[in-house]
Amino acid sequence: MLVGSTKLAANSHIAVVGAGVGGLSFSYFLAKFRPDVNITIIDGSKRTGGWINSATIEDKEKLPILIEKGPRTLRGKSEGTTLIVDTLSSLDQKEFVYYIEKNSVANRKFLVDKDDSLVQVPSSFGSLVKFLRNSLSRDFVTGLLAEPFRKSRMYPCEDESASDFIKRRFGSELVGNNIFSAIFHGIYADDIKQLSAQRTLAPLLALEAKHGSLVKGMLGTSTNEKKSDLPEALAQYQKRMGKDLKELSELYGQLRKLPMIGLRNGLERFPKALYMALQKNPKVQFVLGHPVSQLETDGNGKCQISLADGHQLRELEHVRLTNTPAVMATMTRDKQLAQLLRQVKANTVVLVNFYLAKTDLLEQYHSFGYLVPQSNSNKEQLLGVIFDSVIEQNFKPLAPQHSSYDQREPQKFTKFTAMVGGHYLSKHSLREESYYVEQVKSALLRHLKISQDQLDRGYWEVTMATDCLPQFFVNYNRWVAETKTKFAQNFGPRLSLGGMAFSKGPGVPDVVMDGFQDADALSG
Ligand SMILES: Cc1cc2nc3c(=O)[nH]c(=O)nc-3n(C[C@H](O)[C@H](O)[C@H](O)COP(=O)(O)OP(=O)(O)OC[C@H]3O[C@@H](n4cnc5c(N)ncnc54)[C@H](O)[C@@H]3O)c2cc1C
Ligand SMILES: C=Cc1c2[nH]c(c1C)Cc1[nH]c(c(CCC(=O)O)c1C)Cc1[nH]c(c(C)c1CCC(=O)O)Cc1[nH]c(c(C)c1C=C)C2
Repeated sequence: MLVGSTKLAANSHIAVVGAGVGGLSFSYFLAKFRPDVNITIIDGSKRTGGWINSATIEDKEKLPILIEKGPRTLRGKSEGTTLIVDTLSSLDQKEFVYYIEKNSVANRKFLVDKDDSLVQVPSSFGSLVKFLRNSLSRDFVTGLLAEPFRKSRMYPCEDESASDFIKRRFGSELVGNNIFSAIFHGIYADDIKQLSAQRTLAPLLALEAKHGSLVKGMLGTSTNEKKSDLPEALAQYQKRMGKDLKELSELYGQLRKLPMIGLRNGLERFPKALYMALQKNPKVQFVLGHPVSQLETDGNGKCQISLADGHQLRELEHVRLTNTPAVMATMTRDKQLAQLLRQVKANTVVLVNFYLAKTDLLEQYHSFGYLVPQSNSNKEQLLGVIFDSVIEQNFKPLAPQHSSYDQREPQKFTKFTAMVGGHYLSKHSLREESYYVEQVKSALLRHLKISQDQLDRGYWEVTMATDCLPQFFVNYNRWVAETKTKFAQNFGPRLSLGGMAFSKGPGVPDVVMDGFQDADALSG
């Protein structure tokens, strides 16, 4: 998000704060459009990639095992995913792109009901019947049938919570609590009652505003959709990068039909590919392991950055920030701006990875994983569990593989990632790692009926993803507008804002698309 309109002067020097996928993709595209510009990318951590973190551990037989300590899949239909796959293709890495088919078992998702049984989210007639018989579906069908007849809002410009929106449209709080709260756990790790409807359910709000009802709107739009055109953002990418229109349209057409995209050897391959490409560029410099402590303007209206170790970067024509608002707050001397930025708290997620060789403990529940709705008593504060072994074993390569592609029969193993905490967690109550392992074991004994002995035999690893997801509170969009104005007052057009807090959505594709669009706008 640009805070003012500007075009970078020739041979100017800019700084990018954060070498996560947001900072790297912005830098990658800017370096393409403006080879004259000098870019310094600064990160407080010694590694690049931010929350995208594909780590290798050794199992009990000392074999290397990949575990994801953050995101692992991208939505095929997100426009940014086409950008990511096309970029990997340009960097000669398309052979690492994998996908999950629509009808794959790895595309099934389960929810936990109030009795701790897993119920499949309907994907067939059989699963629909089972779902409708379960208490989780209470008020859903009646709510949906009556939805077209419910009044739309008197003041659609005012925000409300996601929970209130669902309650209004379905006529019952149960639908939000039983179904939608689980989906919100699986994207925002947050409470459906606290999340902004405008920020998190924008397409549904648009349907209500246009058609007066979600059902009427959905029936109306599905028939009018033009399948062949590139969406505006991708058309902009095609033109700006000089891509072949037919090839890019075909790629988008192929990806949008796929529920999930992943990368062989982990999602970190993408930020690593960007990092390697940027490292080869003599106009790009990395400063890693040095957090930014202050950002200000100098006497000439240019920007100046101080690092925690005392070093300074001066005469900066532009600064791109990609951190959470609370981190940005630590960089400014303007008390009002800092106060505004601190209004956005962030959720902490405890990621608990599990690996067990030679045994498939998930046999009965082959799927993407399961989510826990807020209607479940959930004493372990579990948000959901991703079944990594099922996903990996159902991945298919997108492009024809080189002859070296591993054709061996897949081995049996169990790998999953449990995500705990989010809005259930108060920052001051973070416990020792072993506590979370025990919590996950306790939940899995009940939900999946896995025995204590089998759970004890596996390898466990805990990662505290502290303040990893911004809390998109009610009136968040108004907060964004106010923050943009305040930044503009301080820095004029010399600053732009990226990352999860300022892009269209919290997903990797959104952040990457945002990086491309702002790099394009700045380069003129
Ligand atoms: C648990 C979890 C699961 C997720 N799952 C998915 C998924 O399945 N699919 C999906 O699309 N998205 C997923 N996401 C979202 C995805 O991780 C983000 O969209 C993406 O990583 C955001 O990248 P970023 O570069 O904007 O931010 P970050 O990755 O947060 O990068 C910001 C960088 O700034 C650095 N930094 C912080 N403070 C300073 C400072 N003072 N000075 C300098 N540098 C600093 C940090 O070290 C970091 O490297 C998930 C996120 C989480 C937390
Ligand atoms: C249980 C906790 C979490 C799981 N994933 C995330 C959390 C907090 C974070 C996350 N997941 C997704 C995104 C990107 C959203 C986007 O706009 O692209 C983020 C930030 C993707 C996602 N994961 C699930 C859903 C329904 C979505 C949205 C789009 C989609 O792919 O359909 C499901 C899901 N996430 C988690 C689990 C256990 C789970 C389902 C079983 C983990």
